[in-house]
Amino acid sequence: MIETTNLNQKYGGSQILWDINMQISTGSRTCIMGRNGVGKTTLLKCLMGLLPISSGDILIEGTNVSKANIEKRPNIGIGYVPQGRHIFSQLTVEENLKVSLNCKRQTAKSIPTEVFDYFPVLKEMLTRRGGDLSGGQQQQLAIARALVLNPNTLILDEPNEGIQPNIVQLIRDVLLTLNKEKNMTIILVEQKLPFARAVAEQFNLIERGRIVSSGHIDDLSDELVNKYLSV
Ligand SMILES: Nc1ncnc2c1ncn2[C@@H]1O[C@H](COP(=O)(O)OP(=O)(O)OP(=O)(O)O)[C@@H](O)[C@H]1O
Repeated sequence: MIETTNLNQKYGGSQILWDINMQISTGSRTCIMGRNGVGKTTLLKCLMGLLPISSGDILIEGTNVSKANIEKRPNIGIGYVPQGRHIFSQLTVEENLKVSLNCKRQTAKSIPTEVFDYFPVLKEMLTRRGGDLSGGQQQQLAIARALVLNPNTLILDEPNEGIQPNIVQLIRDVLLTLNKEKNMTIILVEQKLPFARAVAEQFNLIERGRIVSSGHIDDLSDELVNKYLSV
């Protein structure tokens, strides 16, 4: 279980997140939704320890990690796929994947072959530089790099931004498989409704830094969509 209680965050004097209370059960699939600039990425960065919070708590499996920094997160089993992918463009695909092998939690000495079962194209491109891959290939690499950590929770920030439809489908299928076969918790920031509905079972809707609605994805009504998601 990942739980936030009254989480507040500020950039300097400007408050971005207000009293975020969220409970994400182990093995669930949750989508965090909202228009541009409402604070979705900021919330993920707080969960990852990339940003300090100004008050409140973050509990992961009962342990308060509010003050634990980013280096601790992989060790407690969280993999992160950031917005914009953040591939090391000068490193090869293989080197990008091997970066995750240095993590303490990791017991494997080599890249687990299953990441190539999920994303076969990466095997063909092992010696290519990250910067030479297409956007869709880079996104597969970003997810695979997080999977090399052997996480029990995968956090993804808009994984489909600028990605062609067949890769979007592949990512959807991989996320559903990881959740089903490994009971991996999936936390997804997503603006595209069909993808959110296909992957998530729970949603949290954010507006101006506050959770304004949450529940089962089937309860994400047209009224909520029109009020908080339509541009
Ligand atoms: N480093 C920063 N310093 C100051 N303000 C910031 C910083 N990063 C983000 N913000 C502001 O915080 C607010 C929330 O941004 P955030 O990126 O979390 O939103 P978002 O919902 O993820 O948006 P998007 O869908 O566009 O990625 C925005 O008003 C943004 O301008």
